[in-house]
Amino acid sequence: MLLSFENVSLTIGTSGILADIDMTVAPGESVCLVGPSGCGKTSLLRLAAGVVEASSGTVNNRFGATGVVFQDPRLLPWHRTLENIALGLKSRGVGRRERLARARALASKVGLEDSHDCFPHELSGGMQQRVALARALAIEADILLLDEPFSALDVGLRAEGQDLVERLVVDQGMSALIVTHDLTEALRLAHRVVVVSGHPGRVVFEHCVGTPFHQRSPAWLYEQAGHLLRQEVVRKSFLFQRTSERMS
Ligand SMILES: Nc1ncnc2c1ncn2[C@@H]1O[C@H](COP(=O)(O)OP(=O)(O)OP(=O)(O)O)[C@@H](O)[C@H]1O
Repeated sequence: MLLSFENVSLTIGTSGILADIDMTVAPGESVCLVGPSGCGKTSLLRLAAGVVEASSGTVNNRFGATGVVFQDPRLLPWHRTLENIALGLKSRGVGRRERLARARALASKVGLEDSHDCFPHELSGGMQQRVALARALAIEADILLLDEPFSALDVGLRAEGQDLVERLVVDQGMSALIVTHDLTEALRLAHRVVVVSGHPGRVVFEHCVGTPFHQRSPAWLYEQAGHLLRQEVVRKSFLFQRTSERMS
């Protein structure tokens, strides 16, 4: 099992969206994609999910089942928590009893054991995102594609969501490809951080995070983010461009 991009380019109409992408996600590996708005991170996930096709090169997703979570949870408002979690199972022919049993187990796993019967509007943003995560896990995903899943949440809920993903990666060896704007989030959740930048977007920097997950304290995260931002290619492509630099 492996997700691989080999010399992949994506052009939509006359716009070059991505160019020369070579990248892999191995079993049990968590890779975070960071980069400025519009550099093609979501497009990379869409290629991995198979919802768009590369214009050239090859995308190979050899994982058995792929779970996808977007920035907004995309729950069905007329379904309760368990039904939303079980959504993908119905189309896979899993019977109702089994669907609900699996949904209950997953609700516990993501800390929603007391919210089985809530409609989405009765849940906080963080809880809704956990339903979306449980729904992605319900299909027995062995890779998760997460597109800024916590960026709309406040700091506390974001930290809870990150804890959950960290546990999936560390304790269960889940593979993940995660898009985030937040370098500290990437350093917290990744074995490898990949920086994408430019138009069309290209991989401009990769960083393997050797420190074990349990040693990644907040102080360490900020220090490492600072360290990465001292690399010119990261700083230029990512965060701290002065207006004068942007205009030139
Ligand atoms: N269907 C489409 N048709 C035309 N252009 C598109 C389409 N989808 C994406 N794009 C363009 O491709 C570029 C990359 O978009 P994408 O959403 O992949 O970037 P991103 O890095 O995820 O951005 P953000 O961080 O803001 O979500 C953008 O310039 C966008 O306008």
